Amino acid sequence: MKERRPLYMLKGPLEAAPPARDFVGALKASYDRTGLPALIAEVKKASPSRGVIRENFDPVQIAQAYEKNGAACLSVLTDEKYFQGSFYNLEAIRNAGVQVHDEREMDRVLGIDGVQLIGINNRNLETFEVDITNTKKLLEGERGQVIAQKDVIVVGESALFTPDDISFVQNAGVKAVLVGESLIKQEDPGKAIAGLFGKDISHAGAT
Ligand SMILES: O=C(O)c1ccccc1NCC(=O)[C@H](O)[C@H](O)COP(=O)(O)O
Repeated sequence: MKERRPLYMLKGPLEAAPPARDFVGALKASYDRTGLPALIAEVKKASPSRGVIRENFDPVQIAQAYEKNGAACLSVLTDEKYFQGSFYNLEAIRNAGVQVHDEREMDRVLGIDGVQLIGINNRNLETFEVDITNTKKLLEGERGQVIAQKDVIVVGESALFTPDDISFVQNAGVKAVLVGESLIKQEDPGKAIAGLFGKDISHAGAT
């Protein structure tokens, strides 16, 4: 069934939804609890670079499993055309961060007062090439110092598949990660999260 509803029909449900939880606060709490980058688990059926990633896609079941297994926050794709997402997959639209891919974008964002959250995308959105060293590159030197001074939470985004990848971006300075493909393509979301971090993070405390 094709799901399509005009935006005005979402007004009621959105107004009735519980207040938005503090996205940045949830990331900080998770990082403090586990000592690992907080997980933003992405609920996406398909993407422009990968096509359909998961045929058997039950967004609610997947989201619940992500939460139960230690995800600090969820990212739910609503775009229909490219990601096969839907507003039905989302109870409420809450919080937004700023995403950057290169030095120019990072410098622009760092000039904005009050920025709390910056996502560094390891995917070039024009060529779809991925390279996780992009995160390290954008956090080196003076940029990293400004980010630390401003107490900005940096999210490493895209192409994270293994505990080594997580360690790499954590050592580069991220306190959260946005992960889609590597989780969504596995049947069991709980095992997928534990495999990504190399351990069960649902009850993990910082060591
Ligand atoms: O994922 C894509 O193919 C894509 C193409 C063009 C614009 C945005 C795209 N993805 C959005 C995202 O930010 C990623 O889904 C997110 O970082 C998770 O990436 P991954 O873990 O590699 O699925």
